[in-house]
Amino acid sequence: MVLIETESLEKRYDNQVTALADLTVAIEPGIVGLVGVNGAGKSTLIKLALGLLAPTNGRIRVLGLDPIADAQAVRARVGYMPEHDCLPPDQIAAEFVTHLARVSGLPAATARERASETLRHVGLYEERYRRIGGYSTGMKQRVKLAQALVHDPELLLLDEPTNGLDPEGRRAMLDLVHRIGTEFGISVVVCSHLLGEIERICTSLVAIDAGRLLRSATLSAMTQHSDLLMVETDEDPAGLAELLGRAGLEVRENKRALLVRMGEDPDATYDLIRDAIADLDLSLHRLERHRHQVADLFRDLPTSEASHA
Ligand SMILES: Nc1ncnc2c1ncn2[C@@H]1O[C@H](COP(=O)(O)OP(=O)(O)OP(=O)(O)O)[C@@H](O)[C@H]1O
Repeated sequence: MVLIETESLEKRYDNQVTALADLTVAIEPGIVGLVGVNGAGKSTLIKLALGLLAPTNGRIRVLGLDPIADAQAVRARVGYMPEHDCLPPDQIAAEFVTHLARVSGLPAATARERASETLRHVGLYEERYRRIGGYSTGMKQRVKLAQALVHDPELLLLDEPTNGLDPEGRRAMLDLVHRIGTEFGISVVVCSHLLGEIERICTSLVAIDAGRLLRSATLSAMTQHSDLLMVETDEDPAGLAELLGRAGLEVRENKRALLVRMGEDPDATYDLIRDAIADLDLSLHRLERHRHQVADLFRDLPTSEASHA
């Protein structure tokens, strides 16, 4: 079953900003990173998936359902962790999560049980009777995650779950998301503007830019594209690009640097680059494995692959 399927989806806000334009994508089960710079349209897509917003054009289905016509069924099967802080500071965490479990339709005793269990899963069991207002940012993020999980959804939609956290907190939150996706068998769509951060926990990535699909692919397909060496010399790299190309390497100019695809034998690729630099008497500034960055993903990907899942 496809998690989220859109067809020529468009969302234009009243202020005429087009947040999503002609977006067609099929998001398959797994841990899916929804990546794009701030303002790319990620939150808008999530809100359309939840039926909190209506499309201005096109169509969206979540678990095969229409989020507006089948709102109740969607909310029963989907959990949502919003981006911004929206927790009542005066409430006790256990009571708050129990309340939301009740709202999802669970009977009182089951709701209490599920709330405790879920707060344990997110690492807040010992602290569950404290007021949310006294929690750290990391603990508040975990309460948001717990309320999204409490009704045992099939799909979790997490909007920037690492927001406001320090590096250690970010790592811990992503480990938790990974555990939920793998051990609990719940599919997760996790929004982030930091590809480098979420790629390690995702099975696939969907990249959007200015409301359009840039690429949708499994992570294994994406990593092929990161199998690049970044070569930077102090001089214009055109001569070096030509020489490496003649030696049979796949070379692309990227501003003042070259991106060279690693051949089957990485050592041989390094040797060819080193020899070419020596032959041309260039001084090497940088030679390293090219790292994923959202900006590179946006720039480098061929448009013909944009709709491949
Ligand atoms: N309620 C709204 N009214 C008008 N414009 C909006 C509204 N919500 C979002 N936008 C605009 O729509 C575009 C997409 O915003 P959206 O929040 O979906 O992006 P995003 O990728 O989630 O980014 P961020 O992580 O910064 O929230 C932006 O230009 C934003 O300013």
